[in-house]
Amino acid sequence: MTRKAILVTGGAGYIGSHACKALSLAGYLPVTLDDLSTGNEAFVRWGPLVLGDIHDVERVRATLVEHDVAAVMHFAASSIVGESATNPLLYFHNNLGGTLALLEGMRQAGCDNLVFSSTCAVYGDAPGGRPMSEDTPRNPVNTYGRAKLMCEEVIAEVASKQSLNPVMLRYFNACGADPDGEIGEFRQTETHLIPRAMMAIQGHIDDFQVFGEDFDTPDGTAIRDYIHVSDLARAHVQALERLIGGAKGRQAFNLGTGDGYSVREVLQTISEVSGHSLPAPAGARRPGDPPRLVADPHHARQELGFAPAHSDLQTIVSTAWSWHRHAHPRGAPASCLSAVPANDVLSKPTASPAAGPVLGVRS
Ligand SMILES: NC(=O)c1ccc[n+]([C@@H]2O[C@H](COP(=O)([O-])OP(=O)(O)OC[C@H]3O[C@@H](n4cnc5c(N)ncnc54)[C@H](O)[C@@H]3O)[C@@H](O)[C@H]2O)c1
Ligand SMILES: O=c1ccn([C@@H]2O[C@H](COP(=O)(O)OP(=O)(O)O[C@H]3O[C@H](CO)[C@H](O)[C@H](O)[C@H]3O)[C@@H](O)[C@H]2O)c(=O)[nH]1
Repeated sequence: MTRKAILVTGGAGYIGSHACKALSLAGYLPVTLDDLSTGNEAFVRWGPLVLGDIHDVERVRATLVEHDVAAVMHFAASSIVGESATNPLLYFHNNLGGTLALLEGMRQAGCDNLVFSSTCAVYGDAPGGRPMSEDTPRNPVNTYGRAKLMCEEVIAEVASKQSLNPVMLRYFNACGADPDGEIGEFRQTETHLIPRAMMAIQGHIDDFQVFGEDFDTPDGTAIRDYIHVSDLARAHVQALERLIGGAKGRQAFNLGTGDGYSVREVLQTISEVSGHSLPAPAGARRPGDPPRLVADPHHARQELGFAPAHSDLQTIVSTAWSWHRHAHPRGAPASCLSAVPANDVLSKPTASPAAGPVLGVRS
């Protein structure tokens, strides 16, 4: 039987590639559209790669038609909060402009189903540090969050007037790596806590710091809700199936665990799992970092059936550490991926219906 094709923009990136694997395991054919600006060709293992930019409306339209695509998962974006402060135009251009072009390509192709990558950054600071529900006021404090909020608003407006069925998934802190060790987190410019701490342990960076120990939190460091990337990926499939099944109702869901961990708690777990001590001097706060961001995830649980299976801190750190140990974070992933064994901490091979992945097929 022919598998339903799903267009995955940004499928060569960290979260997009895990979503491609989850789609393949669920019986879909993920078709990646990616310009490889921050992604890795070697991560495109479960379906074809269409090398291109989401701003290219004709490329989007033709890809949707050629593959008879049933829905789009839209991950392609620029997503470094600090960079959005120094280069706001890039964020409006790539994230908002790119989404407008994608929507136009979808309209021309008659493809109506959209799963959109949003972020907890649309909320800004949590009022009183309470868990954030989907109804928490959206007051982004950085350009990245503002551009994502604008995308959400455009998508909702178009959906109210034209044929578009969207679901917006607001992730909290994506982390961890594929438990089978096939893919993981690799960016040329890395800003995230867990990969940077591991790069510091491995000696690849020498400027690791804890950004602020004077927050109003129990140990003074900032608290985040860490959600395993494979749980996020699975939630995308659940959201997609809800869309394809024609469900109406809520358009936005938080994807987090509801539990918060401080930077120091995360670093402690990294030391325990890796067996390495980690010099982590306290530095200044990073501009725009709120003290505490934790999800109220109950709508996703109730309406999507979202049930994180890998998002306890130990599993997050174990899978990430296994990936980092085997795929040198400063090496070329294409050349080292073949050497990455199944995760030796959580050895749990999966049978994928995509046995014999199509590697780096370009159209
Ligand atoms: N990483 C997180 O913690 C997090 C949290 C919340 C939301 N998000 C969102 O999730 C999505 C994926 O993030 P990620 O961490 O996997 O980032 P990533 O940089 O690893 O992946 C982004 C992918 O999009 C591609 N891309 C970027 N611009 C493109 C364009 N114009 N045309 C085609 N391809 C393009 C890149 O090459 C890359 O493969 C983003 O939309 C991001 O805003 C991420
Ligand atoms: O070298 C580092 C890196 C990070 N941190 C701290 O660790 C925590 C987590 O930082 P990350 O950079 O890993 O994640 P953020 O919470 O800043 O960012 C996440 O939330 C953002 C919204 O606020 C965006 O959605 C972004 O894509 C997503 O990764 C923060 O308190 C940060 O200050 C450090 O102390 N040292």
